[in-house]
Order: sequence, then structure tokens, then C-alpha cells
Amino acid sequence: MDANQRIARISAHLNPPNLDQMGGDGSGLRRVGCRAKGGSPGFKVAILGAAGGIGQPLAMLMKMNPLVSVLHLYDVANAPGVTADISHMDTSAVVRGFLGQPQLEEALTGMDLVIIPAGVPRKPGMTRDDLFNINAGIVRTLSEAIAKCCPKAVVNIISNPVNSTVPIAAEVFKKAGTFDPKKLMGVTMLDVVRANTFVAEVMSLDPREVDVPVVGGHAGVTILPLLSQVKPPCSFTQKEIEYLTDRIQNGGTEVVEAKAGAGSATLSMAYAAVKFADACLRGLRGDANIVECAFVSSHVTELPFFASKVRLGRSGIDEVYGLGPLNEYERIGLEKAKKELGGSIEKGVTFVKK
Ligand SMILES: NC(=O)C1=CN([C@@H]2O[C@H](COP(=O)(O)OP(=O)(O)OC[C@H]3O[C@@H](n4cnc5c(N)ncnc54)[C@H](O)[C@@H]3O)[C@@H](O)[C@H]2O)C=CC1
Ligand SMILES: O=C([O-])CC(=O)C(=O)O
Repeated sequence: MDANQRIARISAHLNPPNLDQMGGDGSGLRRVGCRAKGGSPGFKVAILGAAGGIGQPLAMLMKMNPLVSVLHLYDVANAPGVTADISHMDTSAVVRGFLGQPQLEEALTGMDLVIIPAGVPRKPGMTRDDLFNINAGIVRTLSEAIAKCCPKAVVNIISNPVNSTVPIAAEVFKKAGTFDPKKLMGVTMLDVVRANTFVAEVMSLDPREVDVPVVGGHAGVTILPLLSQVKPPCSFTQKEIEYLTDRIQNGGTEVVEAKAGAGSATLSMAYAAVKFADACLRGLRGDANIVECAFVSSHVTELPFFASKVRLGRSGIDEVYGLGPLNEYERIGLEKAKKELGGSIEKGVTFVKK
């Protein structure tokens, strides 16, 4: 092949159909897509909210994941820039960008996994529930498009308040007749990541060796670390239990306050989201014994959704595990968690039904 032919081949990748007009919104912006030669067979993953504080590092880390063959980056702003940037990474996933509502359906068609970090983050003094008014509508719109374009995809919801946004997505899918409880997961992995880190600090362990089940939901007292079930087995004083429980429950607020108005956890969240997404993809591939905590449709308590350990497999969630033996402190925590969680779930369901 001579130089002219090589250049022609490269520009073929940068011209239609891989570099299309960003038609729909009239912005004249372009959709960038680069097909890496030798791209491995793998899964198709879309990130909705890909240009945000979480979305950007999440996109970068998913581009590094060898299980991903196609990566779709959708946002209502700045998707072309993030896509061009990420697409220059010399890993095999093909990256395509999609900007704005007119391109949402194209972004979702054919996807195996959809990860949703779209929505506004907290500022100091706010609760996650204070985000409901804006984020509920965003998650509803995105879920409607998922029901239409990739109803069999596994969906990972990051947008807060997770305790309400997951029931919102479920209700939208029920309305559309596509709801599969095995495919819908609220991402609570950051609570587990924090719990592992804080327990490791207290016990002088390597955090990679620590596994703390965190159950319930993803806000304040609904975040319930089961410190009696930590692996490796640890014996904590009551003071340590109270310190750890409080720090894990308020880890998000710790970051919101430290960022002082510039948002909430983004980098640790992207790390946690990728850890969870990778577990989902390994499950879809058929790997055995993939067990992680997630906020899912559940019969573990009387509530319709609850976070607990789940086994991930070829169809999404293969099994939802019960809570195991709880001590008195955890039983009291569970009652508090259920009380708040019930209201948040109901709020999400009502939002779609009204
Ligand atoms: N589940 C969890 O553990 C955690 C959840 N979060 C939540 O994740 C969400 C995102 O946080 P950040 O990335 O820091 O916020 P951000 O504001 O930096 O990014 C959000 C992105 O969503 C985009 N967006 C807004 N409306 C959209 C729509 N209709 N469709 C697609 N994209 C849309 C924005 O353009 C922006 O790029 C927040 O709700 C936050 O509370 C944050 C940390 C942890
Ligand atoms: O605290 C927030 O608003 C963001 C979040 O969910 C977390 O960091 O756990």
C-alpha cells in the first residue's frame, strides 16, 4: 500500500459514516467515530451523561476495558470534544459520540450495557433527594429511550437519588412492557469501595483484601454497612463500629463539602462505576461467581427495591442474596434504613404513575 492509499484509508475512518454531521440540533457539530483495526469482539456499552464529572473519567476507563468493543458517549453538551479526545486512546474499543436528544436513539441501539451518570450533582447543604426534581425527569426520558431502543440491555443507574431513580426506571420499563428485574441495577459500589477503604485504614489492612457488604440504599441512613460480615473477619470495638458506620454513610457528603460547591464525588465514582460495569460484563460473558452489591428489585425485605449482594451472570442478575445474620446494631440500622427507603421508592414510583 503506498502513502496515498494509507492516507485514503485513514480518512475513510474520519469521513462518513464514521464522522457524521451532528444533524438534529442544527449545531453543525460532528460525530466522531474511529474504528480501531483488530477491535476485539466484545460488548457494546453506552454512557449517558458522558461529558460530565463522572462521565469523562468513566468513559476513559471503559475505553481501557478489553471487554468493550464499542463505546457510545452520549450527552446533551460537549459530547463531540470528549469523544474526539477519548477516541485517540490506543485501545481497541470503537468510540462514537452522540449529542442531544435527536441522537439519543442512535446512541442506544444495539447496546448490551447502558451506564447512566446523567444529572445534576449536590452542593453543600443539599441532600440527594434535593436532586429529585431535576434528575427524575432526566432518568425518565433516558429510560423511555432505553425501553424503545435496547430493551434487553443491562442498565446501571448512577444518577441520584438512586433510591428513587431506580424505581423510576423500573416504572418506565413496566409501562413499556419491557421491565426485566434482572437487568436493572442502581450503582451502590462507591459505598462498598469507601467501606473497604475506611475499614482497611482502621485495621491496617490492604484495602484490596477487604470486602464489606453494604446493603439498603444509597443515601444517609439507608446506607447500611454490615461490619459483622467483613472479610477477612475483623473484630471492631463499638467506637470503631460507630465511627465506620457514620463515615461510610456520610462519605458522599464528605466529598461534597471538601469540593465546596464544585460538585460531588466524580473520580472515585468513575472507579466504582467501572468496577461494577466490568463485573456486569464478566457476568454477561459467563464468568462464574461474580458477586457485588447493588440496589435492585428484591424480595430480601418487604420493600420492592433493596441493595444487597447479587450474583451477576449471562442474563444480568442471576441471584439476589439475603442479608445473612445481623447483630443488634445492624438490626436497628436496618429498621431506620427501611423507613427512609420506603418513602424514596414510593416517591419514584408515584413520579411515573402520576
Ligand atoms: N450512585 C452514586 O454512588 C453516585 C452518584 N452520583 C450522581 O451522579 C450524577 C452525575 O454527577 P456528575 O457527573 O458529578 O455531574 P455533572 O454535572 O458533572 O455531569 C452530569 C452530566 O450529565 C449531563 N446531562 C444532563 N442532562 C442530561 C440528559 N438529559 N441526558 C444526558 N446527559 C445529561 C450534563 O450535560 C453533564 O455532562 C449526579 O446525579 C450525582 O449525584 C455522584 C456520585 C456517586
Ligand atoms: O454524595 C453525593 O451527592 C454523590 C454520591 O452519591 C456519593 O458520593 O456517594
